[in-house]
Amino acid sequence: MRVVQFGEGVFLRGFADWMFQRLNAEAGADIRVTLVQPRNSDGVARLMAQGGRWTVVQQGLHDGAEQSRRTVIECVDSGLNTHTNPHGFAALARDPQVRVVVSNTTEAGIAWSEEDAGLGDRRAEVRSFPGKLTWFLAERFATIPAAGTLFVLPVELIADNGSTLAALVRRMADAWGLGPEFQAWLADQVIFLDTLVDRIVPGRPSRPVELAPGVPDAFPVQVEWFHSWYLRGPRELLDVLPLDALDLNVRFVSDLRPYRDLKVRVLNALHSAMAAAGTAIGVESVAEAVDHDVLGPWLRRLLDEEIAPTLDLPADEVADFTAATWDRYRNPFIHHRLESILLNSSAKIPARLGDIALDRGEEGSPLLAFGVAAWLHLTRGAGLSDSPEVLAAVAGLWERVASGDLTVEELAARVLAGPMGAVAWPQPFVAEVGSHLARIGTAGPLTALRAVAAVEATAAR
Ligand SMILES: NC(=O)c1ccc[n+]([C@@H]2O[C@H](COP(=O)([O-])OP(=O)(O)OC[C@H]3O[C@@H](n4cnc5c(N)ncnc54)[C@H](O)[C@@H]3O)[C@@H](O)[C@H]2O)c1
Ligand SMILES: O=P(O)(O)OC[C@@H](O)[C@@H](O)[C@H](O)[C@H](O)CO
Repeated sequence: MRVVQFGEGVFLRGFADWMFQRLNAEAGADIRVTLVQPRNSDGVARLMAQGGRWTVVQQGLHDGAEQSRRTVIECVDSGLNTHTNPHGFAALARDPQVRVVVSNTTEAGIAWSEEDAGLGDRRAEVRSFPGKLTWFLAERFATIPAAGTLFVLPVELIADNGSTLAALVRRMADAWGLGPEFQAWLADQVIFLDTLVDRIVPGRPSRPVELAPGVPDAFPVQVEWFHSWYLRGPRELLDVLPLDALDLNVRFVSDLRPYRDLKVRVLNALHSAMAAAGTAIGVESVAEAVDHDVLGPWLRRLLDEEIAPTLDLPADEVADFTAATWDRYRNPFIHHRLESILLNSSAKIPARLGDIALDRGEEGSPLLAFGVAAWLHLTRGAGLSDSPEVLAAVAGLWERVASGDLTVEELAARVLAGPMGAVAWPQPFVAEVGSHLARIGTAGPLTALRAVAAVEATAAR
């Protein structure tokens, strides 16, 4: 069985490929993978120059003990770039061995492309991931329509990832005039599952890794011990991809929403909040942040008082996840830099914190609001990696604050209504962000955080 994998990033290499490799080695599966470069770069080519092999270094705390395992990934036997090898891609679509597609193209990849929609049958020119997948499926339909059900498993961290991708493919097919026969085949023979993944994959390990004695590995991936993959869709997937053959943490559920809320509101929201507040007070990593004597209590109170009450799952399930999250944050093997989590916060903050603020509504969420205020404070200086348009708009507002034309509270309100207005932030929340931002400006971020976390100055650093 062959998997077509759109994406060669660290996450898929330390998650899906790690599972496929273990299924082959430990459960007798025969899973081969072809890597497809989602954008026109040389990532796949460089991996294939190393034989399509790399090491996954898995380290963390599990069952109260330190665990460590190395897995050399050997299930990838081919790779291609649709931009430089369109014929190879079309040939891949004609391979009846292909029964599964996986993808991770970041939150930006599952998006409509008007340019691709206008290409008609000039398929080889497509640029977007949904465009490439539609081209792949059109070729499969035209040549091997009876090759068996194809399962599509996107892992991008957006709600309803599979359903959204399916809708984009249907729309692209319409734009290309592929006709009702294709749409009927698509509905019958291609199953898009919604999925939710969880594993912290910070990138390459801090120490050099060898593929074999004397053979350096240029592409090793460090992963934590924990992993989970929740799937919404038919269990028939297991007939072609036996994810149940090992002790993998893979679960079929009828509704992903409560699990997505749990993961995004606890792990990702706290990550984004601590990345902003921690950076503002000079803390470098996740592990340092949770053990910091001001940041740590603030994060704990934020979780217990403002996030946990918004979750729609049994209390013990929430408690188990949050306890595990704290252990994962403290993973002594991983130096997860706040700076990398801070990347693109203007989009991540609404996506990760927005629903919490909305659910809190009139009740307000002053602890959460501090995370947003800390990020706004950071925009005052240079050095953030984020959308240039957003940074330019916020910089313009800071200039008006400097000239006395705007208060910091007004700046907060304008940013939350404009560049970060993907969420209709409740008014009490906007006011809380504004007053934190003002206090950060006058007292400094550490003193302001100490006040909001209710940590006595004498007890703090
Ligand atoms: N690393 C983690 O801990 C982790 C865990 C769970 C989920 N994720 C999700 O994975 C994503 C990041 O992936 P990664 O950690 O492998 O990083 P990465 O930078 O190593 O890989 C990113 C991949 O996305 C592709 N890509 C980027 N923009 C694209 C676009 N506009 N269209 C198509 N493809 C595009 C790149 O070519 C590359 O293959 C994030 O969006 C995150 O939400 C990451
Ligand atoms: O990958 P990013 O940069 O979008 O976000 C950083 C982390 O919050 C994220 O990668 C988590 O580690 C991951 O979502 C855990 O499953």
